[in-house]
Amino acid sequence: MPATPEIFRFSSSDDISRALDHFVAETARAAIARSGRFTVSLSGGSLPKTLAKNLKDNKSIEWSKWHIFFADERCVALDHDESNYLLAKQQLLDHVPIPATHVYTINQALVQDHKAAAKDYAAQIKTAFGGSDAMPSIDLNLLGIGPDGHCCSLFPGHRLLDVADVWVASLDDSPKPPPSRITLTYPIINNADINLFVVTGDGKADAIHKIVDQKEALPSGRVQAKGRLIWFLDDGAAGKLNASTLKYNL
Ligand SMILES: O=C1O[C@H](COP(=O)(O)O)[C@@H](O)[C@H](O)[C@H]1O
Repeated sequence: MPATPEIFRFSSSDDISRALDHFVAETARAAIARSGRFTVSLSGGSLPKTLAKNLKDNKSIEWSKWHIFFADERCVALDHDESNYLLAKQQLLDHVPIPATHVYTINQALVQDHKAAAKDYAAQIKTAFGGSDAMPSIDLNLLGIGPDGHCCSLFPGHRLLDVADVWVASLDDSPKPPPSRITLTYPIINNADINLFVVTGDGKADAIHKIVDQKEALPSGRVQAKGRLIWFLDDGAAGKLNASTLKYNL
């Protein structure tokens, strides 16, 4: 049974940051109590800043038990200004004591070869989940959405939307620069315990309306979850939603 989407509206991006702090800290605490660690994938774009605003100062978190993956990554050097890792580093990783060995980055030796980089990243995930071929279940994917409805590097109409045989795929024709990227695919995204979309700004309102009210099969609308599928929207992003769709606060 697909998870019923839970949609929460907040009056500002600051309110989302506060709610994210509580939600992510509690999700991490529960995962650590259950399995001794917390696995989380991060998107790039606007997400790392919104996420880190309050979370980076949260003293209750056992950062040493966190394992960080990237929901998608650009095939660039880790210090390139288009790197999703660099964003996460600047906003969060530089401020909290997560062991470097728990941060799974794109292999720097392979950024010129997107296919090899995707294979390598899938192998890194496999190793991090004990080496089994069984589909990993990431505790929490933190997902953003583009104005066109893309999430991770899964773009409308792109062939990667149908990839079912690998956990990580690559592309060299991303409609949004840079063109060369790797991305988690639906089988692993949808096997997460929780998928949480974090969406701010009225530039996303049309996409949210199409996905949530009109059930258009845009890439973000195809995300499911084993446990919970959650949307955190600010007033701008929720601006075109039917009023009956919304819940307030957690
Ligand atoms: O290219 C990307 O875009 C999406 C959305 O970014 P945003 O700046 O509109 O929030 C992001 O989620 C993804 O990780 C990134 O590679």
